[in-house]
Amino acid sequence: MAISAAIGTPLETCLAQAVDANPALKDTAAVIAAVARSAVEISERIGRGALGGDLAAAGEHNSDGDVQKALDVIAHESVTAALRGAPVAEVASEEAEEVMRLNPDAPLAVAIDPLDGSSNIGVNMAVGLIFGIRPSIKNPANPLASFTTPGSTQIAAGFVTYGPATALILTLGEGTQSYVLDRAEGTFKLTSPAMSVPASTKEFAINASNARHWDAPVKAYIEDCQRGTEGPRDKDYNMRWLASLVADIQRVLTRGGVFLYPGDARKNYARGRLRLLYEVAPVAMLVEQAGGTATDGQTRILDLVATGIHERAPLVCGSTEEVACVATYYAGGKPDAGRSPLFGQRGLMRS
Ligand SMILES: O=P(O)(O)OC[C@H]1O[C@](O)(COP(=O)(O)O)[C@@H](O)[C@@H]1O
Ligand SMILES: [Mg+2]
Ligand SMILES: [Mg+2]
Repeated sequence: MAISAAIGTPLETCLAQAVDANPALKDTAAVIAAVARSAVEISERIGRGALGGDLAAAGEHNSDGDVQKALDVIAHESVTAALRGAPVAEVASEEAEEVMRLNPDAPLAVAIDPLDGSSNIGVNMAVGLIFGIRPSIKNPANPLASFTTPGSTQIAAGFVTYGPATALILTLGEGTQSYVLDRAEGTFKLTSPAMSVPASTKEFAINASNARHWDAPVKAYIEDCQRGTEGPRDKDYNMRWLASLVADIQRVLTRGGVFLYPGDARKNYARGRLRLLYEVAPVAMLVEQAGGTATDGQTRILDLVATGIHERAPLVCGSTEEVACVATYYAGGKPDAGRSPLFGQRGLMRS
């Protein structure tokens, strides 16, 4: 959907325009409209903060071992209820152990993180919702069939950021658009028809408290960023970490940057923290459609195939030149930016 609508056009109008241009998107548009309706409801709930009850109240553990907070469950129930009324056969949700079967004959399957950034619930920080839409593969013997295809089979992907504004970032495979919720009307309206990630950056996002657990390439890359103009990168970097994937990625999509959640040496973190189906693959599609790059350090995310719905994958994404630079560290080298780290003026041979 290359959007030609004016800024301020309602989401419904933009979706109708996309369906006019490509009638095959009719069901996908219906799913997005359903997700958006749930997002409006959850946005209102979050906006009331503690006046709406203790949204951070701890409950059960989910399938990944995280303690579910009240809002995780509320968001899961809201979005799955909305999807029941949409042409969706299967849902893979962070908050459900197994694939949920909704409307068996429907053409689409949806992977969903109903509430992203759960550690920010209850402290008035940004959280969100992430989704990826794929064709449903009818295989009664294998409920995973629709989700065990490469991320490149996603028809559409998006996320909602419940931040100072509630934003919807969306791709239907032709560019990435942003919308903002007009709270007075309860409608998302177009704010950017073509988000574009700058190719270069001076900003990285990583949870630096894990530094001692990182593998050698990540350590070397971040250390070189921190050395700034004194090191081989020859530029001073800034760091941001919001602990909310949607908010960190919205920033990267808006002004560039590189986001890293690599694998590390902690127990169960060999493949990082983020889940391939409902976090990493949708984000990768959005970033690529905005002109950025998304890898697991070396391999393109959208070529990866999940074998289970809660499987994790490392994520390195954002500004293309910076993601390529990280890959050179993974390949055992360092970038040659005119000041070779080994032989340049500020290189290792000098230090
Ligand atoms: O607490 P950490 O290790 O920094 O991890 C933060 C990351 O975990 C997440 O909160 C995982 O998502 P959930 O909250 O949906 O489990 C991401 O939004 C965020 O980028
Ligand atoms: Mg998440
Ligand atoms: Mg979540």
